Amino acid sequence: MDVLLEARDLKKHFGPLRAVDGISLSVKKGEVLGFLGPNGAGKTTTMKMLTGFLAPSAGSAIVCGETVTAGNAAARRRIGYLPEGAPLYGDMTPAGFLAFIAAAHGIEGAAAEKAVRDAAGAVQLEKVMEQRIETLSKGFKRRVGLAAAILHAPDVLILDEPTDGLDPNQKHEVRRLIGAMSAERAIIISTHILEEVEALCSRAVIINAGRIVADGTPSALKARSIYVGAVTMLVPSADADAVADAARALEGVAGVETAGEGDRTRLTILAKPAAQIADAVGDLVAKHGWHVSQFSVDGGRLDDVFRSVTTGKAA
Ligand SMILES: Nc1ncnc2c1ncn2[C@@H]1O[C@H](COP(=O)(O)OP(=O)(O)OP(=O)(O)O)[C@@H](O)[C@H]1O
Repeated sequence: MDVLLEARDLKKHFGPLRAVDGISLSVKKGEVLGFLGPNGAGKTTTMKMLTGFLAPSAGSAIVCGETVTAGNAAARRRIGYLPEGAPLYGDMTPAGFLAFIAAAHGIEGAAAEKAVRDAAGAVQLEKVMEQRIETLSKGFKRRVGLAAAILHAPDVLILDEPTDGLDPNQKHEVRRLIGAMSAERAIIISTHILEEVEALCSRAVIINAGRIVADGTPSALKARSIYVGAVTMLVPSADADAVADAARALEGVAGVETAGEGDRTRLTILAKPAAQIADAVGDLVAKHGWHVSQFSVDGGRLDDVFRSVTTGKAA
């Protein structure tokens, strides 16, 4: 696969603050990279450097072989950027705004009309093209921002919290649009929503204090969770202590967490690294005849991995 976007040891210092402190990554065509990190980790600052809106203190961003700088129009033409919050010109209509964006990219005449039509069609904006942007719902405002980002058919899309503030239906729709746009592009999205990463991203990079602390596919990251291979089940609360004690005695069990749910208790039986405990737990339940429901084996949890790599604490 072709690498379309590369960050090479990017750094940005604001006075003494090392907001971005040596980020290197590459994104290939067809990849959707989730860019995660706690508030203030340096996500937006990194994205602004990748798009040429902010000059790095050191390092460089390369798009389709071109070094990104404010003055390198060839590089910036290859990039579409949806800034955080997507500030738009509220008193313009989507039609007027997108025509303005086309002109800013030097696209004119019939080509501009086609570019606006195609971008609006891709995000299904047709019905609101003549309505003032400030009167649109958040979801439609975000679509206007996305249409503006893709209008010049960029190879690389950089989307800063594209679903922030949207309702669940709009989130679903925007994720679908991003997924549909991903085949021919390299996409980076920053997000605080971990389910979004699982639903949309082929890879995730977690940053903390300006540095990369984890990089892998969502399933590889989840495999680092203390919950990977854990068995979760509901048992009658009267049996919970007996089940927990028996489970703790099994080989391969690292510990048991309990949480009351009415007259039943949810037990999470944690596995030691690489241990397979589901069969042994199942045998134990059968042997004692406990009434167990919702028996499942955990694939690992991103929130727990996020917490441990960004705070150093396990869940
Ligand atoms: N222009 C600036 N001047 C000084 N400090 C800045 C500037 N821009 C960002 N920072 C600081 O750099 C750090 C990284 O900010 P950034 O916005 O990149 O974080 P983020 O990961 O995008 O956070 P969030 O999840 O809250 O959006 C923060 O401490 C922020 O206050």
